[in-house]
Amino acid sequence: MSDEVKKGLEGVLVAESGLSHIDGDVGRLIYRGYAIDDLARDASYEEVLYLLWHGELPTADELDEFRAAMVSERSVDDAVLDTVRDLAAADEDPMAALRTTVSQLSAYDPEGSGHDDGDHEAILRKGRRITAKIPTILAAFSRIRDGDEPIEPREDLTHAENFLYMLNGEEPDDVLAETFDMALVLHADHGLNASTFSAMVTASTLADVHSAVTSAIGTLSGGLHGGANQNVMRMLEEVDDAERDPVDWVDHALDEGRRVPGFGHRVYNVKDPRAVILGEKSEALGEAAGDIKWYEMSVQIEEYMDENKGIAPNVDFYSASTYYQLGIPIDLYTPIFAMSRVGGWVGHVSEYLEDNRLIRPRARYVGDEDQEFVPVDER
Ligand SMILES: CC(=O)SCCNC(=O)CCNC(=O)[C@H](O)C(C)(C)COP(=O)(O)OP(=O)(O)OC[C@H]1O[C@@H](n2cnc3c(N)ncnc32)[C@H](O)[C@@H]1OP(=O)(O)O
Ligand SMILES: O=C([O-])CC(=O)C(=O)O
Repeated sequence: MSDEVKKGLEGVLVAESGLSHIDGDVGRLIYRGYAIDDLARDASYEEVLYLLWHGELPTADELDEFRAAMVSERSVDDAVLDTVRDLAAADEDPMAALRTTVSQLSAYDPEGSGHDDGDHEAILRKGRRITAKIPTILAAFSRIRDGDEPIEPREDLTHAENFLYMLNGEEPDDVLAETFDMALVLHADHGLNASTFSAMVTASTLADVHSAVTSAIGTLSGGLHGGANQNVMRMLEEVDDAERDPVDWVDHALDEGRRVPGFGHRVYNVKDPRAVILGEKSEALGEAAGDIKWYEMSVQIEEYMDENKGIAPNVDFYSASTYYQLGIPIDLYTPIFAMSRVGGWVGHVSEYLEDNRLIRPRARYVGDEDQEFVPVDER
């Protein structure tokens, strides 16, 4: 057994997976062999979920059936909505509110909270219910804290459209719906990122899917992972409010040893292909609105980071200005990431449990040895 410490598990292979693959040197991402650009352009989030969970793209009939099953599971129990009300009243952070309520969902799941023991179909059914309900929880939370009543999910709208409808109280126009659906597709899976890995660690003990997804939501919330998308927008707003040159702001942050949110990646050595697509969206939204300042500021920062640090943007960099221009509240950006990535979490959990082995690495012990115990009243 090697005693070399791989900090952050960098480069360590812990599983085989057929879900997604990243070629970090050329900036290529595929889900089950399909290029992310093709999926972003042509596939709906529901199709991508089906692809990730069932291994192949659905036929039209399979997609209809899958959609119908998801739609029928959108509503949440009143007790969950009561929790959402309590958390909104307590001014809870939306990502923390999502973590708490997803955990609570198990109490009302028809298959209960028990251990899933690697039952592939049961895992996918539970995962599908969680995925169907997350938009309902998030939209309700956002409305209640704004003093509005939650809106019941609609059955005739897609996953993306229905979320936007429940959030804003009106059906989204085509640009809003299509851009949002595309963002869901782009965020659905990404190899063994930290949140997916935490879901797998939890599931590898044969804990249930709700526990795995709850672990993953907590893991995604941090600023080094999904939480970066909110930090990007706060940075852009701060620069704008202070009427500062974005390059000065970044230069100053780097001088102080701070990290610039939305840049750098453990696997990509070049620009994240999702950032390429989202950057184009951000620009298009700005052009349509007649104001491309958020995009322009972002490009200035990107160029500076490239020239001075050789570090490229990740997915969180341009999702920020894209969501902002879609009118989404900043603190919902990371929960929206979770709303999409739950597809990857559930897919990886169900895949890993087909040939489960408890995930349990080791640390090299560097503490004291042979200490003599002294009773508390003699210390
Ligand atoms: C969806 C996602 O999770 S994408 C990632 C979202 N997170 C962010 O955007 C937060 C900012 N980025 C980062 O903190 C990092 O790039 C991470 C956490 C994403 C990856 O970290 P690691 O793979 O551990 O890279 P590591 O921390 O070793 O960085 C390598 C070098 O690049 C520098 N670096 C990496 N990212 C940044 C950044 N955003 N700003 C400034 N410098 C950076 C580090 O300081 C380090 O430099 P050094 O070797 O001179 O010390
Ligand atoms: O892969 C990673 O480490 C982080 C990331 O980009 C993602 O989870 O989408």
